[in-house]
Amino acid sequence: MRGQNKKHRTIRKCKSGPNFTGQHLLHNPKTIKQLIETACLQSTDTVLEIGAGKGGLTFPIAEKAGRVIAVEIDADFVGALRAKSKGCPKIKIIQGDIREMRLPVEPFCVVANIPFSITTAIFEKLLGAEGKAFQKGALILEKGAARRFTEGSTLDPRLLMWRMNFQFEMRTVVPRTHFAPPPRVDAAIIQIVRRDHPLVPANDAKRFMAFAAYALSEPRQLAAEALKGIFTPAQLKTALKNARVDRERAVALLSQEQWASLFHTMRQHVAPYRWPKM
Ligand SMILES: C[S@@+](CC[C@H](N)C(=O)[O-])C[C@H]1O[C@@H](n2cnc3c(N)ncnc32)[C@H](O)[C@@H]1O
Repeated sequence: MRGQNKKHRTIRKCKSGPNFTGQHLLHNPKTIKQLIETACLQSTDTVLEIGAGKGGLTFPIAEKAGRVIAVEIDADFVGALRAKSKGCPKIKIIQGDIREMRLPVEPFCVVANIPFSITTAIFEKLLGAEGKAFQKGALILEKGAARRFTEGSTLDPRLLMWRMNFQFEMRTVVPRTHFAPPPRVDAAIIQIVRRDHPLVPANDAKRFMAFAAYALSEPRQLAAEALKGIFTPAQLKTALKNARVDRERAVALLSQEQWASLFHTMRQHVAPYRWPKM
């Protein structure tokens, strides 16, 4: 039984000299391979690796990508990495705190085993004006965070996971081995791909949030009830049809795609004075 559990812990990390937080280095070659495959890298891609550590991921990434910009805060790790990557022109190592650095301006991907404690700071950076050139990525996140970002388990549209989902498709990649018996994993890989068309354009995000917050004020309400203060009966019929929402479905259960569709119908058909106030 013990052996079985061990077999399912493919993403457990091993701890090393803790100069900074989150220094859990990956040592499982299968997980490294899976993380890199998840990113679907091309030989022309520029990859930003956040928290390169001792280079466990840096070199395998360089085998697939055109260029790797490896950022690491820890001077000891940076020294070791610089020595190891001598004669490897694809790899550029930068010492510093990713939160204080400018992101690349040319299209780039992120492949990283990030320190969990700065997940929010990293996503805020990728979502902001500086992250405009960010295209796709594969990251290892804390399991609960990965679930929140990919399953939409929150009722608060102001939260980061909603804003991330407007711009990016996000899904958890569950290793094949993680099925019955139930896995005991500590982390999960997520794949992030920029949507060709954002669910909600960035300049409409505040208006969308006002709309969703209004409709979600009583999460157990049926969709038709929750939305009747905004739409006329005819508009409501169109909105529900476009979004493929059953009028008797609880609003708490709608997907972000459905929310986005309802919002677009409001934008198109409802007079602005009826829109929920921002
Ligand atoms: C989870 S470890 C991953 C290391 C390596 N990529 C691996 O998978 O073996 C995270 C790394 O991020 C570095 N780190 C922590 N905070 C950072 C920050 N603010 N900016 C850049 N790197 C950071 C740590 O020193 C550590 O090496």
